[in-house]
Amino acid sequence: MHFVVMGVSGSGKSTVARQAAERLGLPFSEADGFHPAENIAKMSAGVPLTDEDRRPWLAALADWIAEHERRAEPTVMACSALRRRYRDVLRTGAPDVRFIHLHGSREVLARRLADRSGHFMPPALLDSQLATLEPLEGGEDGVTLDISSAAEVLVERVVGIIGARPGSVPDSSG
Ligand SMILES: Nc1ncnc2c1ncn2[C@@H]1O[C@H](COP(=O)(O)OP(=O)(O)O)[C@@H](O)[C@H]1O
Ligand SMILES: O=C(O)[C@H](O)[C@@H](O)[C@H](O)[C@H](O)COP(=O)(O)O
Repeated sequence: MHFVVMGVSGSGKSTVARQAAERLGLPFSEADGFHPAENIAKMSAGVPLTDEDRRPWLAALADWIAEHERRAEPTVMACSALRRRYRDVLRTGAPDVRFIHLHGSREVLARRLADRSGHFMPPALLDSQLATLEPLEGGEDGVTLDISSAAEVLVERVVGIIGARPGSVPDSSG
């Protein structure tokens, strides 16, 4: 079982997914680290990515999931996964890829981005992120959480969601 914490920039994916993975002792990947340098340069300059820009990035992320699937290791990833077709690429990595969408108002997102420092993503790209976002559709395995709660509360909820899935956490009963 593989979990992708998704949502637009500033929704808290990295913060929440990283801590949930740590708590559960699961391999974690931050999708930002898989972007080719050209994509980072583009976003840093305030230019939104195109589907074409995202293609190799999504393929590399699906490979990461597949590599862990071959070793029967459940994983947690923080990845925007904004559109249905991007999630479809991630789903090619393993038979069970589940999404946890961190959803919030533009106001909360803009505030969090304005307060965040040391990140390449300019807050000005929030509107394009929101325009690109396609929320989870019927038939997609996933849940949506409201980001207005404190990060610790969201981590707890994500740990609960992941832990509730049989086989999603390594069996420590011996
Ligand atoms: N639930 C939360 N409540 C308050 N601040 C949060 C919460 N989740 C994340 N943050 C803060 O909001 C900013 C964006 O979070 P981040 O994890 O970087 O989002 P993303 O990875 O989705 O872009 C960071 O400064 C982070 O510390
Ligand atoms: O597909 C995209 O447009 C990007 O992946 C984007 O959604 C992602 O949000 C950036 O990489 C910024 O990173 P943060 O989400 O961590 O701000």
